[in-house]
Amino acid sequence: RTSPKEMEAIPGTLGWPIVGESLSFISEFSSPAGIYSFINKRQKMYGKVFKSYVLGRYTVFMTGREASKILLTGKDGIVSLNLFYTGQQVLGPTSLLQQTGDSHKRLRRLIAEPLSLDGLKKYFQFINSLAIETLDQWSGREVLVLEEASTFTLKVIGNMIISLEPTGEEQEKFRTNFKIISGSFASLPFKVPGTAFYRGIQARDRMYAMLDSIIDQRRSGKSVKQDFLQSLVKKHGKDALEGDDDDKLTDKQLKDNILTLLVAGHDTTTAALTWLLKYLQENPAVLERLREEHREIQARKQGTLDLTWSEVNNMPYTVKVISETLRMATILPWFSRKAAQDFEIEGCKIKKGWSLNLDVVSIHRDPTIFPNPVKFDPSRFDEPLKPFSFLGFGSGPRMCPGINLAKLEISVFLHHLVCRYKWTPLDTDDSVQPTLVRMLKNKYPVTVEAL
Ligand code: HEM
Repeated sequence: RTSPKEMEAIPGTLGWPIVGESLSFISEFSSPAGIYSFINKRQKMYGKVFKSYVLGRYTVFMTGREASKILLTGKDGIVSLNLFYTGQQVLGPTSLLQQTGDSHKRLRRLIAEPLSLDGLKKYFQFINSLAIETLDQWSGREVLVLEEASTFTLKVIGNMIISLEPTGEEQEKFRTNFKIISGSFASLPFKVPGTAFYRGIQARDRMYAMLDSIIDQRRSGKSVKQDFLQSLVKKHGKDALEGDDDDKLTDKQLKDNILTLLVAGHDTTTAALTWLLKYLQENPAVLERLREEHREIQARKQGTLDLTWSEVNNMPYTVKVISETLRMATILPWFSRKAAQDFEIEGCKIKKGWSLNLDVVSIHRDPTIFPNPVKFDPSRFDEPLKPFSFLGFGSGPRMCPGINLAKLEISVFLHHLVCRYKWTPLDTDDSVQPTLVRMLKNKYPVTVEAL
């Protein structure tokens, strides 16, 4: 395969005709080191910026704090997010992920309030009770942590967005449709019956029909809830009495963005919880110190399971453990962008329209910032880090808007887990699934016992 003319100056190889380097990309993707082994080998040969042809795209890979700053701050709109065709089709054209510039800014502003710490306070009791209930069911059993964490995080977000009850027929339908949608993202882009992409679009349409009926009920006043959808319909729905006219959203925009939050928030939080259990189990000293923090909280209230909002927002060691987990696991191993104009990076000329992948794993394993980077050590976060050296939740205008929700769910779950249970892994294989979000292939099977 030969480069487009302008790409000739960029170091690297494009691999075989048609497939390029996709085969080695996919096979190294699911190895324990993940995409890092693909990238690291090439960085050693070509340097921090190199070209390749993977998954049907000419792509320039880049890494380092300098590249992060340019790509993530997106100064002067030089890049946009680069979703695969299947993702674009399933999430819809008005999804936050497909907006740029002012319309992106505006949508972010509209969802910021319900996802702020204050906005999340009302879901705290639900999350707390669900964590206790979920863990009660783990006790004395073998569980696949990834599956269980997925059920937990989906129930949380379903309740938060549309007040979905954690059990029952509606929850089952929601879960089934969501799983099909999620599975269609990494599929081939053939929209014919029988393919994962086709099933994904159909499941998306069923999910939208469910949302349409809920939106109608909210609008007619037949049902009034205190959830994310209610606050959007009330303030920003097309016939909302409150709010500015410029801030109105069509029903299509509401649905596309509810689905976007579900998709962006589910696998990521599920993966984070699973990696956390794994790293804690492999690092008993960290687990012990974490237990101390949580036992101190419990000791203050004579053994009841109550956890308060102020306690959950005051868990300094837990916050560091979560950050270290996100550094080690690098759940989103690269951030994908498209050049919106010509520009230069690390001496390489980038042309408008090229796909750019920021390699985050190398940033998280930079030994000048994180000495002995393969060690799980939450004390790395004792002092503030240099900008763009930790990108667990990204940075700049596209930084994760779900950060507060993710930290809340994880902290509450961890509190009940470490205070009351211990767990032993049944398989220590570190391989990961070949999906965009890094998740353990074996789903992390463990036995759980009460302490
Ligand atoms: C531990 C859990 C999570 C992790 C590690 C995580 C990580 C990230 C990262 C790294 C980005 C930036 C990607 C980029 O720049 O290309 C991002 C964006 C995003 N996240 Fe999260 N996330 C988590 C949970 C959530 C939750 C719970 C939600 C929703 C409720 C959410 C919604 C989003 C959305 C909508 C974006 C796109 C923002 C935009 O394009 O403006 N995430 N997330």
